[in-house]
Amino acid sequence: MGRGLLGEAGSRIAALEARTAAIVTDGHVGPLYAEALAASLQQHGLRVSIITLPPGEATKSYASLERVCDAVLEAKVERGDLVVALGGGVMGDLAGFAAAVVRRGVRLVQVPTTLLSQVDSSVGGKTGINSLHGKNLVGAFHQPSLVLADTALLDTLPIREMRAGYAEVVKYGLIDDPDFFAWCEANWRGVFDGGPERDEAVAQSCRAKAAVVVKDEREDGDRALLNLGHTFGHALERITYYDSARLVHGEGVAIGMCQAFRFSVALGVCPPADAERVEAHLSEAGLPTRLAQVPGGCGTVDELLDAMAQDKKVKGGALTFILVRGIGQSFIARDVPVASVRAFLQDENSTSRP
Ligand SMILES: O=C(O)C(=O)C[C@@H](O)[C@H](O)[C@H](O)COP(=O)(O)O
Repeated sequence: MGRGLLGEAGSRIAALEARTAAIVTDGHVGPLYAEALAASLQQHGLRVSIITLPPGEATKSYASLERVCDAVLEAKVERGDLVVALGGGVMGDLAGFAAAVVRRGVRLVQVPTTLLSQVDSSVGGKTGINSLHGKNLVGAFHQPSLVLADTALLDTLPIREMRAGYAEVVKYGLIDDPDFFAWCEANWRGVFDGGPERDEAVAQSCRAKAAVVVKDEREDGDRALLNLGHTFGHALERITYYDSARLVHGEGVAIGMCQAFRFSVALGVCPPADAERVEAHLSEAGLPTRLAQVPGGCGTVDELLDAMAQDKKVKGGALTFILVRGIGQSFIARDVPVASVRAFLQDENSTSRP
């Protein structure tokens, strides 16, 4: 990672010694960077094709997967060759999943262009698409051969995308690093404004994520902690039909993390002051923290519970949540009674309404 790395993409990707690369990008990012990336790969002797899809979460679909797989095969990408995901989390997850299944696995390069994809989704090897039944329910673990994060690309990122990615940065502090959370409280403006704090936030986030994934790649144990806020957040994304105009992933995670804190308070395991501090910081950074802030509403308690029942952490039909004893003290709570989640959501629904 670093500023200006995209200029070195040709030589760094060529070092992987492939002959063909299929760049998978979207209609926002492609026009800005795909031609230049293709040209630099061609200068290093690679044959290159570009596949462009519509931007937005709705593109993480079976239909898009089919399009990408066929285009990658059409480009004659062989097992030693490369799929290059150029874009945010949607492109990374979709192209990564195509790379995992085409010819039962071709190599993958992630070139993340959003804060969220640089600090989270490009690292760790989770790939996949959404189903009507829920978020990321069809996918594979497929580690990238290279992740190339050019932090200068974030200079032109829309503010909403910056905020959404920032939710995942804050998450690392909330999971197990209270000092990093305090650092975020003190330095978040520098992260948004493109000061040296931004590169520090990206680097620290990747270090924190790598430290977890290296010990538990397949989420048999502590990797689930990286899911803090995601049981609630993914349910909201499903209920809003993956419509990015209403809710983007990071916004769902911001609301979800606040809910995880408030739920922990309701269960009597977390001091209320910690939940208030988290909510105050995310609000200050411009993120939503309450169900009432979801444009167009967030569905009924039953709809939310129904969506949560499809969560990948469900075991033997029982819900698993990532809860907290305080800031930086997350833990995996298995067999959480549905009745307690229902009571919490009913309370949230009534207290969230303006
Ligand atoms: O990498 C992980 O593990 C995470 O849980 C990180 C999450 O922030 C990320 O959104 C991930 O894609 C969610 O994974 P899922 O298994 O809940 O779909």
